[in-house]
Amino acid sequence: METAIEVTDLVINRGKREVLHGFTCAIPRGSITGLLGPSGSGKTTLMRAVVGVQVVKSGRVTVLGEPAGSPPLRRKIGYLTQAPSVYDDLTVRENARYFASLYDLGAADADAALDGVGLSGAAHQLVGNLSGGQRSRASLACAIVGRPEVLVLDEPTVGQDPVLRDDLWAQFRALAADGATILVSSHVMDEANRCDRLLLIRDGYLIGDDTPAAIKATAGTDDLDEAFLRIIRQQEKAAA
Ligand SMILES: Nc1ncnc2c1ncn2[C@@H]1O[C@H](COP(=O)(O)OP(=O)(O)OP(=O)(O)O)[C@@H](O)[C@H]1O
Repeated sequence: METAIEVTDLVINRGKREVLHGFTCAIPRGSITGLLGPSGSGKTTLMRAVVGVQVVKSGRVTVLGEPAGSPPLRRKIGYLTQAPSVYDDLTVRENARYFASLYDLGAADADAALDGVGLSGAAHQLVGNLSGGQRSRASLACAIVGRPEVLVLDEPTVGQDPVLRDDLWAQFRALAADGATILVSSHVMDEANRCDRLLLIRDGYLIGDDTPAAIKATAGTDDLDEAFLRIIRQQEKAAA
């Protein structure tokens, strides 16, 4: 399968600490890859490096054959940050139309993105008046409106109810079926099971890279939570 994102020997310091220690992985095009790991393990840092907004100490990140952050990639990557990045003093629709205009797209595309995240009914509301979950969906609509080839989603379903979460995953699956490469971080194992592949990260090291089924089979359990714990214990034993 063709590789969309290639990370090679990536070392990143944040503050005075090294948080990624020679991280290497390859993410296939047109797939949903889940990034799973405890809080502080380096998921956001890796995503920032893929998007090209993170200072890198050494190593290489290549996206669609170009160095991460290079100008040709700007229109090809959508990034949903953990903190919603939408304008509070604009309505939901105005935000979506503004982001659509950056990609030379029009009102119909903005409306389609809002529909995709289940926000058509709140299109006229000011973003500042939305609930946390709605605001995060408004941000997601702005990240997908340009139909990016690579979509980097940092915990996109936090604060969403199970029905909405299901709808959002249907949307991600549709985008991937259209050829988008999606890298998504999550703490929710039910969501991890929906990914084509998983990258398990712990303390800045890659400790697993496979399909959810293969990770569970290797760990000898049907439960992904338990599989993750077993892999961690095996690694600790090996390091001792
Ligand atoms: N701006 C910063 N300055 C210094 N250290 C930072 C900064 N941002 C993150 N870190 C540190 O880098 C490490 C990795 O953080 P990162 O945000 O990548 O983790 P994460 O896996 O995304 O966590 P979470 O699941 O809580 O979002 C953590 O130890 C964190 O404290």
